[in-house]
Amino acid sequence: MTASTSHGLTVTEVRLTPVLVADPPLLNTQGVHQPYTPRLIVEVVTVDGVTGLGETYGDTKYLELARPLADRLVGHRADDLNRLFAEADQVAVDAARVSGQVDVGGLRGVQTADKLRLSVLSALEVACLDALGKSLGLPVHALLGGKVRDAVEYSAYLFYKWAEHPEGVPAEKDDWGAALDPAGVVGQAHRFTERYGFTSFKLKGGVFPPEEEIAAVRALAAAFPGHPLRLDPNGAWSVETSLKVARELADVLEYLEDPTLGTPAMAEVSAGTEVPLATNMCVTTFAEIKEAFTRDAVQVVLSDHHYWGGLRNTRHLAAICRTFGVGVSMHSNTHLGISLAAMTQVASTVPNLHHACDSHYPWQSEDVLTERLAFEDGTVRVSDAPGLGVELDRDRLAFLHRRWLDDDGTLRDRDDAAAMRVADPAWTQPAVPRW
Ligand SMILES: O=C([O-])C(=O)C[C@H](O)[C@@H](O)C(=O)[O-]
Ligand SMILES: [Mg+2]
Repeated sequence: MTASTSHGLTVTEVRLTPVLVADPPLLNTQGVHQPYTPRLIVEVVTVDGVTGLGETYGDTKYLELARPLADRLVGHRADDLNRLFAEADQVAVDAARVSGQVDVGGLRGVQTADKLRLSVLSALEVACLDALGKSLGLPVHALLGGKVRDAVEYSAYLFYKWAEHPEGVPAEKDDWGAALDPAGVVGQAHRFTERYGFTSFKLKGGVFPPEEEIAAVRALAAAFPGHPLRLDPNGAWSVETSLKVARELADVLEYLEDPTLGTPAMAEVSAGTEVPLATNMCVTTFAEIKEAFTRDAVQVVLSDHHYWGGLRNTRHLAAICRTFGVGVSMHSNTHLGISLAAMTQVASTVPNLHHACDSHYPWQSEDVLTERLAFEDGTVRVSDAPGLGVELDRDRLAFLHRRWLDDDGTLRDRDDAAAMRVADPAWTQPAVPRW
């Protein structure tokens, strides 16, 4: 396709800057978070000199696709997004990246060529919408049809956690302390409410045997009576174990997230419990929706603009969920403020988003913005400033990029099992179901 005639919105350059950002030792069923995690910062520059910002995963397999996809945008207008998405499948994905693979790094389901591309396109889309909004003097939510709420609610994302990364590993310190038992989890939840005012809580499970995690959720229910609670073991349990946990926590769970792996197993659990099942593992692509919805395997889908392919696709997903009477919530992997701003903008436009969204942002002490986004009473205010309403701090970007350049490659790809092996050399990626 030929480039569009030059116009103020024509994209002259796309800057791609991988960074490594500090991450605390958060535990999940695969292992533990690395001390630094990769993200990719995208800047789309137009003829008029406007710069739009986007952010996505920074692992090598995304970086490989980012340049060829970005090159397809250069010379076209920032509002030429449907063409960009339509042409994206002409960008080849290395078969070794996808053949028969499940994405273990981010615990977000199947890995397909399309999903890899969408995970990069999403950042280009967000950056284009930011640029477009800044050019027109409109917030991104206005470009999506307008907000239906002025603040977006987030949940406290609780993790089992070590006090610090293993001895001898270069890392930033954090002030959250350890959380390795019910008292530790409740203490962490109190710190979340004190610092950010969150009123709903999600515990990342699949770390300890289910009885211990049931006890932690019970302790949360006692400490925060009536507050929405979720437990997410990322598919670590068998159908039988999932049903047992659902029975024991039925009176306190808002939903149980990915108790077991795959749509058939989720459907079996769903048939045996009244507790709603949520997922960011068995429904992560449009192709997976039909089977899951017709089998009533899930009652809530966690959207995520990164891998669903942007803010417009998030709205498509929400519309499909609405059609089938399935609820919508929002997933997050480790992310910075550009993504939180994008998540908040799109969430503000989705009428059927009735659950507090997930966000890792409170765990991130570092950012690339001049001003961090703030949580107040567990919500982020929806910005009405042009674009995403955030500004890049070039010195911080350069600093975090320098860390990426200086890394020998060990941390450039998220690998929670490898990070765990530093503390426990015998650790191997656990077979599922673990329990
Ligand atoms: O809801 C989820 O499944 C996640 O947030 C996946 C993440 O990878 C989480 O488990 C993490 O950061 O360890
Ligand atoms: Mg999940």
